[in-house]
Amino acid sequence: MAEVTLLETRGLARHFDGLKAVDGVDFTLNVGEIRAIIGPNGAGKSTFVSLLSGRIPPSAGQVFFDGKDVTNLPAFKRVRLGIAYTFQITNIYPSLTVLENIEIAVQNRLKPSLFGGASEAQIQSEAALAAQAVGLGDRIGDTAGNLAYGHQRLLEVAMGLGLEPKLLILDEPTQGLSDAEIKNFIEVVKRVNETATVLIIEHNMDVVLALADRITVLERGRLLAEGTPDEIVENVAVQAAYLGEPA
Ligand SMILES: Nc1ncnc2c1ncn2[C@@H]1O[C@H](COP(=O)(O)OP(=O)(O)OP(=O)(O)O)[C@@H](O)[C@H]1O
Repeated sequence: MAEVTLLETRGLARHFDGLKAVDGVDFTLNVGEIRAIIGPNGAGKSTFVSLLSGRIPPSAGQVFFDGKDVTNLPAFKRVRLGIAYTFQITNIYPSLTVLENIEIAVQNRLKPSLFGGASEAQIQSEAALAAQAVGLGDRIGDTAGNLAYGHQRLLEVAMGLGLEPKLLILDEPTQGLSDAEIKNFIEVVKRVNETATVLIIEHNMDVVLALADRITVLERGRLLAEGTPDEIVENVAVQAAYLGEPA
């Protein structure tokens, strides 16, 4: 099947004073893939995806999504176009239930109005489906703040799914999860990928190798290498970039 571009960056850059956190990145992501972004600490991964989601503006360059130049669009408008981004830090409403948290995301997409928006029942059933997709189907009535950390991370993904994104960006989603939770998370991401393209920043190479169709390696704000997991594992420049990195 021919590959269709979902997201593209051209010369994308973000400088913080003198520091080139992202330094002229040309990047292409295809519809349907799971792409991992890896790189040593401080390589610019989080800054790069913040530029994609619109959380921060670029110093130079452009971002195209679904054929449109979205470089100057604020984050909430990119969400409406289909870019969902879960943060490194869990970003839930702790006093609300699991279902209510997801409903907020669904509502955001369906934009209910006094004049014939989505019904409460429709919002609720879509939220329940998203909860099921991440394995929280039997916890929809639980108060989010009382969930175990791993379940809160899953809730975040469910909130992302509630937006029905074309692209789901996950920034270090397995950080702080147990081995069993990580195993489950891998299955959740595969399920998510049945309907969405996935871009994942991940330090855990077992997760990267289990999920990624292709891997992009950043180093000092630049694109160091890109390829299949096999190609990246064998890439000498990538190995060198990781030398001296704590495991
Ligand atoms: N708001 C900011 N102000 C100043 N410097 C920043 C800011 N955000 C990021 N940086 C710097 O930009 C560089 C890239 O940071 P970034 O967080 O994007 O890297 P990363 O690859 O995600 O790192 P890690 O793997 O440790 O999360 C780092 O040197 C960081 O200190």
